[in-house]
Amino acid sequence: MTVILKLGGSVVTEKDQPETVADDRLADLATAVADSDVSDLVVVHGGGSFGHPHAAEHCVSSTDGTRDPEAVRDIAAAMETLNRAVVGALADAGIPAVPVHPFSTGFRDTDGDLHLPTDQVAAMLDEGFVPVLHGDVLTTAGQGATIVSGDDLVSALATALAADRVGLCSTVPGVLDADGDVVPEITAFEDAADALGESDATDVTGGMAAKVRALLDLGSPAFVFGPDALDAFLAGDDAGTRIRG
Ligand SMILES: Nc1ncnc2c1ncn2[C@@H]1O[C@H](COP(=O)(O)OP(=O)(O)OP(=O)(O)O)[C@@H](O)[C@H]1O
Ligand SMILES: C=C(C)CCOP(=O)(O)O
Repeated sequence: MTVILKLGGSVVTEKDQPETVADDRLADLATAVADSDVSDLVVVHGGGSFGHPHAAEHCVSSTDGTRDPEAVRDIAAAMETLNRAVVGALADAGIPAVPVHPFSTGFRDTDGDLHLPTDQVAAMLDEGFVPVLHGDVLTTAGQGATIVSGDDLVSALATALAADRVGLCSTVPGVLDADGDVVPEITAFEDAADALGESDATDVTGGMAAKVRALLDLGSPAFVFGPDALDAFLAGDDAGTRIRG
């Protein structure tokens, strides 16, 4: 059973405090992962108060690039720092987590398509490791470097590794409708289009609407849920909103 789990940047960091890891929340999530029976797990985390403010400061987004090497180093370094904290928290819970930095392996081509090698990730899984990737700055043909969101990496990994399940753990308990209730299932973008907005914190990669669009395109069932439902997701149960295109 191959599972791709994204820990949202809003969950693993305090999104309104610059470069602050949400240590207690992260420790609870790590415990839930350690207690689960998932055999092949890939973790991806978002940028939160590490990647997004640096990207915004340098005016870099998924579509706006930079040719300034200092900007690239700055964003990459912030994400490496957060990745070290996430890998460290998982390791403290006894999980064989290892870091994978997308900037060093992937790129976008002139059409904006993501190229992310995954053979090394599959080899890590075969050897019993839990690879931990993260949204990052990424070399982009014709533009210097742009931002790749953790959500984009989740889609690429889910396809390449033929994942059985995909989970996005965010601060919200699922995709919410206009009344604030969790939408149990989305099979077409129109199911939730009216309620889908942008993120409420600095987020250069698009918030909930972009997540739903990407998850609808996957071949695997995907779930958007809050931290309280991580155990249920990892146990193979429905959690939050189920998205299947
Ligand atoms: N209909 C909706 N249902 C749920 N959340 C929504 C909706 N519309 C907008 N949002 C916003 O989307 C946010 C989740 O997206 P966000 O990109 O911040 O999550 P994340 O993956 O945790 O963070 P990051 O992008 O840093 O990894 C919620 O905090 C909420 O503010
Ligand atoms: C801003 C950076 C560097 C990463 C963005 O990843 P996301 O939080 O998953 O959108």
